[in-house]
Amino acid sequence: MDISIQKSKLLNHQHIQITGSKSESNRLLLLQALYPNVSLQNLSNSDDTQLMGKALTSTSDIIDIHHAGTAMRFLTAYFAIQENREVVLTGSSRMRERPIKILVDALRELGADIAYMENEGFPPLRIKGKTLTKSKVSLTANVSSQYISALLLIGSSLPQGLDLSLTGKVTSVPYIHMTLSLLKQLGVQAYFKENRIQIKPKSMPVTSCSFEVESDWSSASYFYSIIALSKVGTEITLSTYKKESLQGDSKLASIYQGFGVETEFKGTTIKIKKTLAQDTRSNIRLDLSDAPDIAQTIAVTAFGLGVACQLNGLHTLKIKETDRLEALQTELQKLGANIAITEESLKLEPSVTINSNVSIATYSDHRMAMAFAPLGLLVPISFQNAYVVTKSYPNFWEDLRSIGFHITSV
Ligand SMILES: O=C(O)C1=C[C@@H](OP(=O)(O)O)[C@@H](O)[C@H](O)C1
Ligand SMILES: C=C(OP(=O)(O)O)C(=O)O
Repeated sequence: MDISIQKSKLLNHQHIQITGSKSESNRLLLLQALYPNVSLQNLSNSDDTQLMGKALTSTSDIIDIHHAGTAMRFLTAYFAIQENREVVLTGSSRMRERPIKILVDALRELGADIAYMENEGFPPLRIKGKTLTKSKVSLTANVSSQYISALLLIGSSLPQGLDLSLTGKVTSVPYIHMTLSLLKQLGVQAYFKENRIQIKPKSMPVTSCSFEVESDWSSASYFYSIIALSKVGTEITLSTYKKESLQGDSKLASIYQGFGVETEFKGTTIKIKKTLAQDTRSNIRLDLSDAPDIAQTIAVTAFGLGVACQLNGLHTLKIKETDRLEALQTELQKLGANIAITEESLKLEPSVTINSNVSIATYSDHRMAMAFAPLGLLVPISFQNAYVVTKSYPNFWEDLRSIGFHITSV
């Protein structure tokens, strides 16, 4: 379904409750399947987390995880160690274009039995679960950290643990630390030094352990953008957040200072407030190799504010829900932007006007819809297949309505 936003005025002093991080949720669901004494609160209500939960409890021999990248990668590792179980793990047409060879090669090196059913290096996979007796493996770390997290999540269930050597510049590092931190909270011994990660086999069962998932920082990014595009003095509160976050995207709080937005923690609520008008001579320069999921939000904020922006470290964007660099370029150009992209970067010249009534294509990518939505404060704008947002944030459009966006289905 398509939707359109009439030029909207934000209501001040609103509050939004955002559900749990999908990254934390999908790791914890897998760990709960391995260690049943784990209990979880504030799980994400995203499609990706629902799919992960269903896949882990399904007894079917065909598991379809649609668009969920983490589920695809984490479940490949999980099913590889489920003895006496054979599954076909498949996904959407885009998922069948998202590479998985690095992970499959590493699992095979550990002894796994995994076969490609269509194209070499891509889902769907036929996985025959077994005990993986080896522990040492080396893998390329500059394509997706999800391959590494997938191995780490099963590491403590391997008879000899895991000894990983990472080659190349490690990308999306905070997601690896998130995985290690959750494992440590379960009592797993894990060490990450230079390019080596070691996980010890878990000898003692997990005694009951409860996790309260922090709300999703990537989802919070859209509200940072909304506040950045609002007038000085506008504020919103979001919950439930932690000062010491496991999510790399929490660096939003410092990044958005560059857009005149301040963050204040009040217990588990954050207040985000526009405190300074944007200096249009400013030039936002960031390396986002640690936080790829907020690249679209930041590019659109800079465009909306008419400031120059140079984003680097975007090499992983091409293999996400869509080629996000191409998609950003096409849609920002429709709005009137002067933008250039390379394989790993994006450069935006300061814009003067924003074209009205543009219909944004969403490319089956939730973040294309959500990143462009804040522009509804500046111009009327519409979105094709707007409900792609359910991949990570099912209540997105309702939440925007509740803070003053005039949204109609078309
Ligand atoms: O481990 C995770 O939960 C994720 C890791 C990142 O992927 P890459 O490591 O492929 O960049 C991120 O983009 C994705 O949304 C979630
Ligand atoms: C890249 C993303 O997800 P995944 O890789 O898990 O599909 C995302 O949510 O932006």
